[in-house]
Amino acid sequence: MSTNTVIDVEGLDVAYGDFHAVKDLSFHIERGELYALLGTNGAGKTSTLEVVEGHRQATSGTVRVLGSDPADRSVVRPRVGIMLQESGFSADLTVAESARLIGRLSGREDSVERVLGLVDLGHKADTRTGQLSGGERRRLDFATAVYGNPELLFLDEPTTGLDIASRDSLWATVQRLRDEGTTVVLTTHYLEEAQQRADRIGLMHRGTFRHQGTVAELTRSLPASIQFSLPRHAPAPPTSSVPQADASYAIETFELQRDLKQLLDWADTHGVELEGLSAAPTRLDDVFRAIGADSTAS
Ligand SMILES: Nc1ncnc2c1ncn2[C@@H]1O[C@H](COP(=O)(O)OP(=O)(O)OP(=O)(O)O)[C@@H](O)[C@H]1O
Repeated sequence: MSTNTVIDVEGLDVAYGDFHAVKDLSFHIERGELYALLGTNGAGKTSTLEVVEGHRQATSGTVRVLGSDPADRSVVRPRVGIMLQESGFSADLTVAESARLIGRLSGREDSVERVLGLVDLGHKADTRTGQLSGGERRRLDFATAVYGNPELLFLDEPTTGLDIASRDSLWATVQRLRDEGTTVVLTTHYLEEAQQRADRIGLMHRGTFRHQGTVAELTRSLPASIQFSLPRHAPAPPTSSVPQADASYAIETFELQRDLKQLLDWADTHGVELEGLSAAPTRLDDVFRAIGADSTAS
């Protein structure tokens, strides 16, 4: 383990009775990284994170967080901010009281005004949390997680229920923390967010990793796709084109630039206008779909 390793998981197993939800999982996360733990429903992400966050004991394997056992809360908690999927605010407390209480539990110092300002809830400081909207509660969750600028931040589905402006503002705050060296662990079902933000992705299915690496490494395993339609009476398109059910054509390729140029050259030579032309690199959605298809086949 390098001195920059913030999370080190080796051979993790989490079992519920006879059922092994997480099987021999190993990964490490380095200081300053944004690591996205993604997966199909029931893949074992929550079970894994619960152990890493110190909320659950591993059935077997070793887990070190910031060099310590995560169950040792008094050591780890002051350095870690956690935004869980479900907020646990007491409905009777105001927004400011909740932020102060949860913030102080972390053991870090900060100003309630500052963190509420980060999530644009300053004007709701005296509102009871029971009267907040779903999105406002998520923003308060985030504010309590970043209270006192933790070194390590867990974000579990952080943008669910947030409008666009709130999402942008949340990511801007995460980016500022990252600029200061904070390590971020993200789980989300919004794959495009992970694709845009993550340095590395661990993609789980049925308790193990199906893929682990950078977005580019993950998507490299599947072809990109060129789509187009032809006007009536056009000549037959290049042989790599596959007719689709909707009368358009698709070219699947690992050489997107080369094949796109060939298609455009072909259209130029024949004086054909390609309709609805699109060329898209492989997206994480496609990697997920491939896993689904793979497991129905197996
Ligand atoms: N307390 C429990 N007792 C028994 N089985 C459980 C328990 N918690 C989770 N499981 C099972 O373990 C597996 C992994 O669950 P987990 O919540 O870790 O998955 P996940 O990847 O977070 O899923 P999702 O994306 O659906 O939230 C699932 O099959 C789930 O049914």
